[in-house]
Amino acid sequence: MLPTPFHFPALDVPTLLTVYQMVATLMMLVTVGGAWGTRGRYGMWFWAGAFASVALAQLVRSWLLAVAPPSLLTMTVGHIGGVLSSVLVLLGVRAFLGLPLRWQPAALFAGLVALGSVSALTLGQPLWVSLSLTLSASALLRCFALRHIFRAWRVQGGFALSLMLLVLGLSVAAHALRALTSTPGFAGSSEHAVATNSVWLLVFIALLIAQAFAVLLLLNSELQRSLWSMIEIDPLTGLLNRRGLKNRVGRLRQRGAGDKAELGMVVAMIDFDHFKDINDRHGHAAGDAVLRGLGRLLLSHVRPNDLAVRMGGEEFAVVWQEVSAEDAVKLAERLRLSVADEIFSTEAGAIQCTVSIGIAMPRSQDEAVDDLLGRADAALYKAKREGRNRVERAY
Ligand SMILES: Nc1nc2c(ncn2[C@@H]2O[C@H](COP(=O)(O)OP(=O)(O)OP(=O)(O)O)[C@@H](O)[C@H]2O)c(=O)[nH]1
Repeated sequence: MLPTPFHFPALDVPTLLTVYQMVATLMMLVTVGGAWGTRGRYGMWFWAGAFASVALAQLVRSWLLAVAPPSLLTMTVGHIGGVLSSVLVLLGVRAFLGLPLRWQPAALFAGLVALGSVSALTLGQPLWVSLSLTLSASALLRCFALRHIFRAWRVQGGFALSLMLLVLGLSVAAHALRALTSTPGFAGSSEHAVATNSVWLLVFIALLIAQAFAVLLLLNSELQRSLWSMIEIDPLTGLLNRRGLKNRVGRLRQRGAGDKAELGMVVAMIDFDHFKDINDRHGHAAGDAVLRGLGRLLLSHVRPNDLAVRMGGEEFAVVWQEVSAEDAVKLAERLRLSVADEIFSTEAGAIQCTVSIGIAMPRSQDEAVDDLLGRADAALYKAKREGRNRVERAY
């Protein structure tokens, strides 16, 4: 027999299981509240389901014990509820991270584990075999969830993801260690087994609370992120707005990407020529359709790291990154020609129009974004003065 560190009388297991059930119910309600408020986004329903399956399994277990002597079902229902909970945690993480759900393999795996757990008891194996099996399966499922969160954490960082990473890490370890310490080699006498098990129940209760807390923090940070993107997006075209442009360029600088990228950053200010005439002749709705059309066209002219922006009214901008001054002039010319060739279809009929473009490159790494935009704007107005439908470059 290996020595066990738990040399104290067993805590009352039925009471602990009741507390476990109550905490799981409370955490389920908290998480459902969050899911309701966010209309079920970010996998909240799965996470609420993870708490619900623990609460429900314990509820069924205590109800069965109240009405009949311990049976196979009574013994396995809690274990199987635990595996189901781990499946739902994994699906919640996948939904939160926007990964394809692919629930079938996880559900099949959990089904086979449940079958194995019931079969073990039916074949007369002791309870610890069934418990260790379901706990190991839970540890494995949570390992997958941990891996997904770890990848997201490496890209995004942040306190909420760090906490979720920690909670999942601890919960993988707790499931695996509980499985190990349930074996007779570790547990030794049945008295020790009960004492160890009751300590694990306390750990699991603490983990449930920490998990709900991490879930709510994740949700909060995600809501903040989507609020920011709403503030940064122009509703008519779906492009970034002026604030979005400034924030993105600012973030690029903070990340130090400026050293390489910013010296090759080019801002192009783009303004429709005589847009007032389009509105006057075809109506405001047709004008809006043209603005949306230009938005789509700009997106087709930028790479994933570049920015396409509606600065306001009929003024747009593009930020190309890592291009030379000569290439920037060619890109702007190509853009001007594609707008001139484009036939914008609107409810008032097909409309053709032209744009004037002013481009500017940063004079130095320290040049303020506003100054850079101001010089591009000055070049744009030069293009307007010189006759429109042309590209001018700021020096
Ligand atoms: N349909 C539509 N029109 C807009 C929107 N925002 C601004 N405009 C119109 O864009 C026009 C801009 O007019 P001006 O600033 O005189 O410029 P312009 O007619 O394009 O002339 P130049 O820039 O000098 O070539 C105005 O008629 C605005 O009402 C919008 O969101 N939708």
